[in-house]
Amino acid sequence: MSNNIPPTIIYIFGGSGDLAQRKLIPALFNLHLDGYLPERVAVIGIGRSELADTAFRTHLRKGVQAHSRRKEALKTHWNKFARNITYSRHDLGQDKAYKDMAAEIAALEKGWKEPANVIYYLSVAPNLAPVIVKKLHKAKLASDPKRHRMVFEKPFGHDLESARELNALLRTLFAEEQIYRIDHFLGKETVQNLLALRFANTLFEPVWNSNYIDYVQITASETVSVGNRGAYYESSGALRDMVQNHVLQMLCMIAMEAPISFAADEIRNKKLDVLQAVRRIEPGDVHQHAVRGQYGPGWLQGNKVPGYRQEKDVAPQSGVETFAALRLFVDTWRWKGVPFYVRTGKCLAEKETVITIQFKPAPDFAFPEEASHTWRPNRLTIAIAPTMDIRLRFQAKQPGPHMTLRPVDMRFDYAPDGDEDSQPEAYETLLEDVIEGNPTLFMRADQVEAAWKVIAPVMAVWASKPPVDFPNYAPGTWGPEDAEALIARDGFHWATLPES
Ligand SMILES: NC(=O)C1=CN([C@@H]2O[C@H](COP(=O)(O)OP(=O)(O)OC[C@H]3O[C@@H](n4cnc5c(N)ncnc54)[C@H](OP(=O)(O)O)[C@@H]3O)[C@@H](O)[C@H]2O)C=CC1
Ligand SMILES: O=C1O[C@H](COP(=O)(O)O)[C@@H](O)[C@H](O)[C@H]1O
Repeated sequence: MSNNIPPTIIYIFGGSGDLAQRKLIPALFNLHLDGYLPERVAVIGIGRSELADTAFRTHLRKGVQAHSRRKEALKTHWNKFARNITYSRHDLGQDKAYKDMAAEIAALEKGWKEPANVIYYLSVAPNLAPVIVKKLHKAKLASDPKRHRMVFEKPFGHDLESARELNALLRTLFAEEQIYRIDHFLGKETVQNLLALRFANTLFEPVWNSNYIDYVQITASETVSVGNRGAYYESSGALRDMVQNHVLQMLCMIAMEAPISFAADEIRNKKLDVLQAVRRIEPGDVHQHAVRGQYGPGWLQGNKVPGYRQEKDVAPQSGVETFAALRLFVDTWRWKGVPFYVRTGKCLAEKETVITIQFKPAPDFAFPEEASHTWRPNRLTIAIAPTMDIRLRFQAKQPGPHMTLRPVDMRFDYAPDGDEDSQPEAYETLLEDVIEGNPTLFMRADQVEAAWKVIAPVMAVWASKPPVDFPNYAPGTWGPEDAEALIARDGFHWATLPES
């Protein structure tokens, strides 16, 4: 608990930005409420905007008010939390910023009479990362691997080459144990629970392979549009924004072999094996394995929404995809021949992150013919967010004189009272891990590079062939028609979360 943690300074580079206000400070506030923050802590936001400490705190308070699951605690606990927050105006491209930080750290440590752990959270555009790390190194602000940590937001690099370059740079300047590459999906309770589901039960593991599983699907759909993130999204797109990181990480959790321990590197090794086993999509085959889409103008949940090309900072003829679907294979003994269908997109019909595992039919069906009409394959549906539950569909006898069947669900609900907000948010878990120095849920350099390799051929083909049919889906739908065709060719359909 709090008293055992050394004094800690948390620099949020990009403290005046969106992520800090919507996610980082609300998460730190919750950690404060739960007693997980060190007793002696300083949170220092850095940005170029001119902001007094009081204005900065007010801006952050609004973020908690709007985005935190614990806003009711603001009245009683905000002041005690906020007194440890300050803001410094700096250009992180200038040496002066680091000189001032060195003086600030020394003053805090003097007051605390103890060296502090220092966390540098890079909540800034990825192209600033190389400059910042070089300057931190030059100013000797991150020289102690035990006390100095750096957190990198996604995207880590823009492609395989830039990720490799950044990793190489970091290797020359720091120890790997200092580097925390965030993928916030790994902090979600329901994603971590995949390990518990798979490896703390004997029930699933014997059937968790190509002998019994027909396919795996991962859907990470969003109803939100790109909105005011057009400037970022134009250099990203759905493949980089969601598939390279979150979606592939979930795929790893489903496909990995059993770890022999929960040591950070053991889990990371097992996940890396999966990424390295994903079959490379040959450039000539991309059209058979990948579908892209972009939303046009329309209506979503009763509101009129602009098309992607009409969003702020988006080029009028933009070819950036806001939807991506892939058909992947993991070439291991366990998964030989099992398709993994993944899809993600903005402005879709529902906000749901769901993993569906469909099992093969039993080898023989001795029931009367009419029983087959209502029979459905066994299916495990793992709802990650916002619904948080696990459902196992199996067959039961329809009550009555005949041997007819009906599919029924066994359901485990993470939040039985329907209060999903009672669960810790991903950023809480991850920030707590950084504070405590536990890298298990963070990405290692080789994992990030392996994930870029998976999508590299698709990125290359899409970049070389501008789409001719964009926009090709309407808001509020499940994406372009070609996405249905991608999976229908194999005789399957996309699964959506069944009604509760
Ligand atoms: N927002 C989100 O939902 C998510 C964001 N991310 C990642 O988090 C990171 C931050 O994103 P987000 O908060 O949305 O971005 P914003 O554009 O909202 O914020 C960027 C921040 O960087 C600061 N900044 C930019 N240049 C400098 C500089 N030279 N010196 C000092 N500060 C500078 C800005 O300060 P100022 O404006 O005061 O100059 C601002 O505080 C990005 O890597 C993004 O990809 C990842 C997942 C989700
Ligand atoms: O990293 C990102 O994730 C969000 C979706 O995260 P969720 O936890 O709200 O499901 C996505 O909207 C954003 O574009 C992407 O950068």
